[in-house]
Amino acid sequence: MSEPARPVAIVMGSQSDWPTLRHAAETLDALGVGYDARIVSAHRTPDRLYAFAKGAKSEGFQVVVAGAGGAAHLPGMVAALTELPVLGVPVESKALSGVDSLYSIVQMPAGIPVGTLAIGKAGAVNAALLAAAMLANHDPALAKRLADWRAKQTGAVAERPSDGA
Ligand SMILES: Nc1c(C(=O)O)ncn1[C@@H]1O[C@H](COP(=O)(O)O)[C@@H](O)[C@H]1O
Repeated sequence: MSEPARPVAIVMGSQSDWPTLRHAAETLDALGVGYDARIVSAHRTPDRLYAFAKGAKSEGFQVVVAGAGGAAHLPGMVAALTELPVLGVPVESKALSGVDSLYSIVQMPAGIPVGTLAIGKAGAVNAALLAAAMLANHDPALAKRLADWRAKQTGAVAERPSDGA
């Protein structure tokens, strides 16, 4: 039996990023999009970073979600080494609340783009939704699942606030 398709790679700089990046994984799960999650650090595992980014396309990935905190060079370095679209998630850091991560990821020089999302959980969820939207351009069944996910979200918003929530 062939392996299930995993069009999305989720990479993060450290195990400590997983509580944030797992929200990307859970969102992809909810949409039925395959992924592989790995720890890859430009700083601590530069050879692993190079091998991953150079091989990502031939591994069959179509989009990379890259999350890191602090001096977050990982998303930009991945983007430098692959032509796949890279979505960057700034992880909330203890020292600077993720503003350091955001600035590190968002200010890429022209020519090597990283699509940068919000700091933390919102960014992780939205990176997954954006990855799914990219894939849905060529996958009508996924487009339908994404539309259903959004309709469900809309339906879950009450018209009025209630006490105790
Ligand atoms: N920003 C990077 C990179 C990188 O960009 O290559 N590698 C690890 N890190 C970040 O260091 C933070 C602290 O990591 P530890 O908790 O392991 O000390 C994490 O948020 C990680 O993303």
